[in-house]
Amino acid sequence: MAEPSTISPAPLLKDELDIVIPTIRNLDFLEMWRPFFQPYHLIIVQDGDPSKTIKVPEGFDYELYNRNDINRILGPKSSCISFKDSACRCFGYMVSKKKYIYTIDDDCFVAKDPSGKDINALEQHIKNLLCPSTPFFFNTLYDPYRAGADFVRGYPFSLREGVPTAVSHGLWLNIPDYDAPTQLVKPLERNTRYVDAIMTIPKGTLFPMCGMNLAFNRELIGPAMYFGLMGDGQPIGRYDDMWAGWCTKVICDHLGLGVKTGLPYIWHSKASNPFVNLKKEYKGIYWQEELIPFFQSVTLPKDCTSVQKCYIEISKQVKAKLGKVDDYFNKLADAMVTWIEAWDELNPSGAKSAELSNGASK
Ligand SMILES: O=c1ccn([C@@H]2O[C@H](COP(=O)(O)OP(=O)(O)O[C@H]3O[C@@H](CO)[C@H](O)[C@H]3O)[C@@H](O)[C@H]2O)c(=O)[nH]1
Ligand SMILES: [Mn+2]
Repeated sequence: MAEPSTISPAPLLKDELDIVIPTIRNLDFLEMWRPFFQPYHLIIVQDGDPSKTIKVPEGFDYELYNRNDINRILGPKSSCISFKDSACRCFGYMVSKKKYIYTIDDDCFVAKDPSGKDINALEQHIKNLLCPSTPFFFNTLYDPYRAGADFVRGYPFSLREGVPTAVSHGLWLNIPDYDAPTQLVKPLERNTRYVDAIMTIPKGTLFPMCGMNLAFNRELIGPAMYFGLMGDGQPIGRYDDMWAGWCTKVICDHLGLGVKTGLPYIWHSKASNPFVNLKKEYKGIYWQEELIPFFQSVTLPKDCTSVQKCYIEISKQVKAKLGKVDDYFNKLADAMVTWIEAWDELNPSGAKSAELSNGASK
């Protein structure tokens, strides 16, 4: 029997977390993540041409879904899963059976902290998710649950228990997640600033959720993580994670769940083409001036006690209030309903507990 000191601790949440990767490339990037990712199960969502073979490095435990698989599994409901856009990743959230999800892009690598140590982004996300959030009162010393920090003077003791954390939003060194106009104006800008902070995004405040380095509690908020209708055949792209983030934050605020942003950092290596991005984004850039006030004005009835019920209610308000902005939002509202139907079909036990929680509210 090995000496106790030589036994390395089991990886956190090893059997309770799936890593979801959307991809159109070979997954050599996993080599760099191997020390951190190898113990976990991967769900690879292969976008684009399903006849292309995606190479996965040896030694990883994974399941891979291409467009043919999505169509086979969802049938007509596959219409809600985007094609030729990283938004396809949300299919991985739906087919997972685990409590937690971590999603990462295949051009994101292990970053180093200021001391030069490799950052285990997955471990930090897990710690973020396992620690409460503080959406109701801002702690000026940032995350009070971190070692070496605490609630500051004047912080109400009645609020120090915090609330369950649903989302952990990580950041990026090197290529920042800028929109196309900013990329065009600042083509050489690189993010070199490592900020050692984790913050809860206050209740009532929306934020631009980036899907590149993101983790969430699938049981708490999974059905809200629909990445919308983007890419092929759609008038918009690169607003997949934004849409999911706005819906998620409104629902988290309503259900009393927390959303954190900050550590961990990954190293984002590839700047996608700003001109291609501009073509994908441009409608979103002016639509969002209407979308943000819409999400700020969304109110959810008291009897919306499950994520599914909240999400269906939001889809109704999308149709009623955004359908006149562009017919795209009528289609998106319908796709939001299809997403929930597909989610509940693939996750019957989750649907049951959602129903019971509805029952509890009656
Ligand atoms: O058609 C596609 C294109 C790409 N992918 C996979 O999605 C991710 C992201 O792709 P990429 O790194 O090339 O693009 P970015 O612009 O850096 O993506 C970020 O911007 C936002 C786009 O919505 C989002 O926050 C980030 O994803 C890679 O894994 C590609 O392989 C795809 O599946 N389909
Ligand atoms: Mn990228």
